[in-house]
Amino acid sequence: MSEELTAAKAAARRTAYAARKAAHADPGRRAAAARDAATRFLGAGLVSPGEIVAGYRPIRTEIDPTGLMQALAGRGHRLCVPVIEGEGLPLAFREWHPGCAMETGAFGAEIPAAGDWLEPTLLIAPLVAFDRGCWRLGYGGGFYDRTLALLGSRRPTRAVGFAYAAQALDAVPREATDQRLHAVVTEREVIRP
Ligand SMILES: Nc1nc2c(c(=O)[nH]1)N(C=O)[C@@H](CNc1ccc(C(=O)N[C@@H](CCC(=O)O)C(=O)O)cc1)CN2
Ligand SMILES: Nc1ncnc2c1ncn2[C@@H]1O[C@H](COP(=O)(O)OP(=O)(O)OP(=O)(O)O)[C@@H](O)[C@H]1O
Repeated sequence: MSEELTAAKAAARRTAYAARKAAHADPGRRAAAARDAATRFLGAGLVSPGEIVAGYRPIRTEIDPTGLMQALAGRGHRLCVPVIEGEGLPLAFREWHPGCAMETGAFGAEIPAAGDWLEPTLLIAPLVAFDRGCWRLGYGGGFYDRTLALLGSRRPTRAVGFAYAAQALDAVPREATDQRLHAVVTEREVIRP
């Protein structure tokens, strides 16, 4: 990655990170946003019957997808969450059930203490910033990009961003390996590229 692009991504992360922090600050509004975004997600026809869905356990100021994951479990989906196997590697996914035993994984995200390893076809993706073209910026590990490239080489796989509306940028800086999201869902709207 060029120095210019690295700097542009770092600047975009700083801007969106501050906006996300503000959106997450008030516990009441935080919960309402998570509920509204979950309702939009479920109403948008993004999920195919019976498919395996990857959610995530929120860290820092990420919007909480737990309610959405519980609703999908209630509709008969198997759910899983990402597990880091090492730097530079794709993510693995371990089965998650509402209330299942968890332990602390790399970078502080909770991971299931036990369970099957699954391959999701739909990923609810955490993010730092997104734009209306559905380009995504994460923390910079490249984990979701590598994972989507791998899973997509095996079978059709979609990733849908889950975020506060405040995390939108005009244009997320991008490089060749960046994977475009199928859609981004916020408390305000469902955005498709
Ligand atoms: N909730 C959640 N779980 C997840 C992810 C995620 O983004 N959110 N991941 C998605 O990949 C993986 C964890 N990856 C991560 C990679 C880096 C950092 C991180 O904080 N890195 C730097 C700071 C980078 C920055 O803010 O500019 C650090 O260690 O301080 C956190 C998570 C798997 N699980
Ligand atoms: N398929 C891939 N193969 C090899 N390297 C990759 C691949 N995808 C991304 N990378 C590299 O990973 C690094 C980080 O990528 P990027 O800044 O896009 O991460 P991110 O999307 O913000 O992070 P994350 O997905 O972990 O939240 C970059 O150097 C990028 O070139």
